[in-house]
Amino acid sequence: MLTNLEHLGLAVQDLEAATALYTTLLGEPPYKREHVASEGVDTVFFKVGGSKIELLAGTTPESAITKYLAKKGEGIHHVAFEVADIRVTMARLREQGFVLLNKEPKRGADNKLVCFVHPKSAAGVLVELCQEIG
Ligand SMILES: CC[C@@H](C(=O)O)C(=O)SCCNC(=O)CCNC(=O)[C@H](O)C(C)(C)COP(=O)(O)OP(=O)(O)OC[C@H]1O[C@@H](n2cnc3c(N)ncnc32)[C@H](O)[C@@H]1OP(=O)(O)O
Ligand SMILES: [Co+2]
Repeated sequence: MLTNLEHLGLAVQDLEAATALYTTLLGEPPYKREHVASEGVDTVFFKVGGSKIELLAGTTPESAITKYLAKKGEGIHHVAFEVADIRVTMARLREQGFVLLNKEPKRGADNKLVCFVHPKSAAGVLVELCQEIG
C-alpha cells in the first residue's frame, strides 16, 4: 500500500538559487543536503507538514535531471510515495501492468530504498516508491 506523499521532486538549474527561493517561500531552511552519485544529482530537502520538497540539480550529463532540464526546463520532475514494503509493492504494480524502471530497489536519498515507475505507465507522471531503511 502507498501510505503517504513522501516528497515532490523539483528539477532546478541552480541549486543554491532555488534553495534560497524555497527557504523564503516555505519560511524554513532545508533540513538536509545530499549528493547521490548513483543518480548524478545534488539534493536539498525541506519539510512541509508530513511531506517534503526535494530540490534536484544534475551533476553529470547522463543524469535523468540534466536530461530533463535540457528538454523540459525547471519544474515538478516526480511524485514520491512512501510504501511499507517496497518489494511487495513492486510485485503488485508489476502484476497490474505498471512498467518499473528498476528490477530491484536501489539506494536513494534521505535513507530510503527507492524504485521508479515509468511516466508512460502512470498517466505522464514519473512515480517514485520509497521505503525507509530501518
Ligand atoms: C536522489 C535519489 C532519488 C530520491 O531518493 O528521491 C531521486 O529522486 S533521483 C531522481 C532522478 N532519477 C530518475 O529520475 C530515475 C528514473 N528516471 C529515468 O529512468 C528516466 O528519466 C526516464 C523516466 C526513463 C526517462 O528517460 P529517457 O527515456 O531517457 O528520457 P526521454 O527524455 O527520452 O523521455 C522519454 C519520455 O518520457 C517523458 N519523461 C521523461 N522524464 C519525465 C518525467 N520526469 N515526467 C514525465 N514524463 C517524463 C519524456 O517527455 C518522453 O516522452 P515523449 O516525448 O512523449 O516520448
Ligand atoms: Co525523489
